[in-house]
Amino acid sequence: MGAVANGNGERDGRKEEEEEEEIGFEELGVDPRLIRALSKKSITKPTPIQREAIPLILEGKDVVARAKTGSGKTFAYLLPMLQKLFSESGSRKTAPRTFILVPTRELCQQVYNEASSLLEFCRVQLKVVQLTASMPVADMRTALAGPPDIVVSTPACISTCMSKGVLQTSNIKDSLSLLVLDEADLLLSYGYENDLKTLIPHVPRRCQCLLMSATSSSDVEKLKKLVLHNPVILTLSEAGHSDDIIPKTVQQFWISCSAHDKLLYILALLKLELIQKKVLIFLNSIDMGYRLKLFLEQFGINSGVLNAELPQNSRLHILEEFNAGLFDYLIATDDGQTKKEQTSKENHIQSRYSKKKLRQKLDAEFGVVRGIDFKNVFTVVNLDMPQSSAGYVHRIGRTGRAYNTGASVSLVSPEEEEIFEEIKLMFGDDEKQDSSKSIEPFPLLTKNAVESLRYRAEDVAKGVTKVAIREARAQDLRNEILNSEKLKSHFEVNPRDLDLLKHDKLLSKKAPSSHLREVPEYLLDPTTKEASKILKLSRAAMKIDTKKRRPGFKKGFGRSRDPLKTFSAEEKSHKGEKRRKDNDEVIKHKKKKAKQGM
Ligand SMILES: Nc1ncnc2c1ncn2[C@@H]1O[C@H](COP(=O)(O)OP(=O)(O)OP(=O)(O)O)[C@@H](O)[C@H]1O
Repeated sequence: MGAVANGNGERDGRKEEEEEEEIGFEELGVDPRLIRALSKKSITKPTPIQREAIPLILEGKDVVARAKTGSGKTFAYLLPMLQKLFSESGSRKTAPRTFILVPTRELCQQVYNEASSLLEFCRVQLKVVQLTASMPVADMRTALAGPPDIVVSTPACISTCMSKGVLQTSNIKDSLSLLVLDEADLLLSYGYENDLKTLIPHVPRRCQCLLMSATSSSDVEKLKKLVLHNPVILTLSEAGHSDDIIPKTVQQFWISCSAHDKLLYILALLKLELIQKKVLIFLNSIDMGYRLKLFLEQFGINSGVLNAELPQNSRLHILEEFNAGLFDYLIATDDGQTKKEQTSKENHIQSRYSKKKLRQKLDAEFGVVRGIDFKNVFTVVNLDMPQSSAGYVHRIGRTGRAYNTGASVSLVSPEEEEIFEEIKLMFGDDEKQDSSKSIEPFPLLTKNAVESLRYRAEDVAKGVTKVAIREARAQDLRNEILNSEKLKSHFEVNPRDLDLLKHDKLLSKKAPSSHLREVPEYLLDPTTKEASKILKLSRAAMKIDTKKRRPGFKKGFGRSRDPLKTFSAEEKSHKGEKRRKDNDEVIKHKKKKAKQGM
């Protein structure tokens, strides 16, 4: 293999994608122990960014790697990093040999888990620790005693360790051999510039530096200049090629509706089963998140809530439960918005609270969207549109990870049209473009179907008052603070026990009424009913396909056979034909499977 450098000295991975499909981890020079560990995780073939980055990192090059969300950047640096540490093991050091710096605690935990599980499978004695801002200095000292081989941390914790004398700068100079800045496009916007500037002067010149990011930005450029020496730049997605930023396996849809009708529309989507589970629903404010939860509960739909206000242990546990499939709907208020909310709160109530208190209340190191590896999320819903096109990319990137298929549905009110236009422009969304790259109108929901639910939805929505939301938010926080303590001690002993506390419990004071759980037949619009039926049928077939799918590989139901793409709610006259076609698909698929001896 060999990467091709373009005129700017940058390598364009796209050409190689096709040529190098067949290259395995062995050909990249990955240690057999790591290959075995990967196969235990059902990972058998490197992704394009892994194919490009691993040999360069093993060679000792500084690398800037830009690749789309969910493309496997974590293993792209973890594998060669661990391999290098394997070969150096036994050499005595006075400080950690590698730092992995990430912008949020959630990412700290995620990267720590990935590194620990690889090491466990490899049965190699390397010590990996994570540092978080909430740790008392004594705990930091304990964690760094030894010293560990790998430290996963936010930049703020490292600079705290340095200022408190827990990490000696001279020792860092002696020992540090590899520095990774993961999600580099976010490190500066999370306010870590000064922390990084505290560390950088003590990073020895011989230390290899890696910079990973999903998007390119001036911040990435700034970091590149600050930290790296003559790096190789790998570009597997670029701001100029936004079609590559969202995986091609993710279909994007939108629905136009008023802000007032958003609850009605999400109810229709979920209750009529027009979108596939698991579903991640994004909103822009914590209160709206609780409003949605209370509203859905009345219709028998349970969901979890994730926001910056909840304690860290609870947040991590909510993510673990959702990833493990303990509940299907997660309502998230994302980090950018939370920060905004925090700022406006700070402005408004500065006289009553100190800034410090507010910062404690909303965790500054919280990041639900960026880089978090949600498992098996099929649909991302923007119930509120994000405030920037980058926010859109990161939200949608939570589905379609590692080449799985996925979909997104954005509910766009007239007030959000401006940002929606900006997002569409990013995709070059005009008639001339290939429609596979654009955001299309959601085809499965008719006006009639929505209207049939209006009375019930508006009646229930009226009952979700501001007081009810405030109480639910406070109650959830109280519950989770208690949970957080229990979780902390419990997980020290049983790290894998997920069932202790459920995070999708009801918050409504009013018990959900049984008559709202089911949508009666007479309310159902025939066209939507038909769409819902066809979807179920086709998904049953898709599932047969998914089970057999090799990890990191997609085949089978392409766009032409996907019901979301092929069904049009307006095409009533073709109903019978469509049903026949979809039945044919199921039968054809079953025959194929039977042939394969399944
Ligand atoms: N070679 C591979 N084959 C199949 N799955 C993989 C492979 N490498 C990584 N994965 C899986 O892909 C998912 C996404 O990987 P990862 O979180 O590293 O993506 P990312 O590029 O860092 O995304 P983001 O920019 O959103 O942080 C993970 O669940 C990971 O286990």
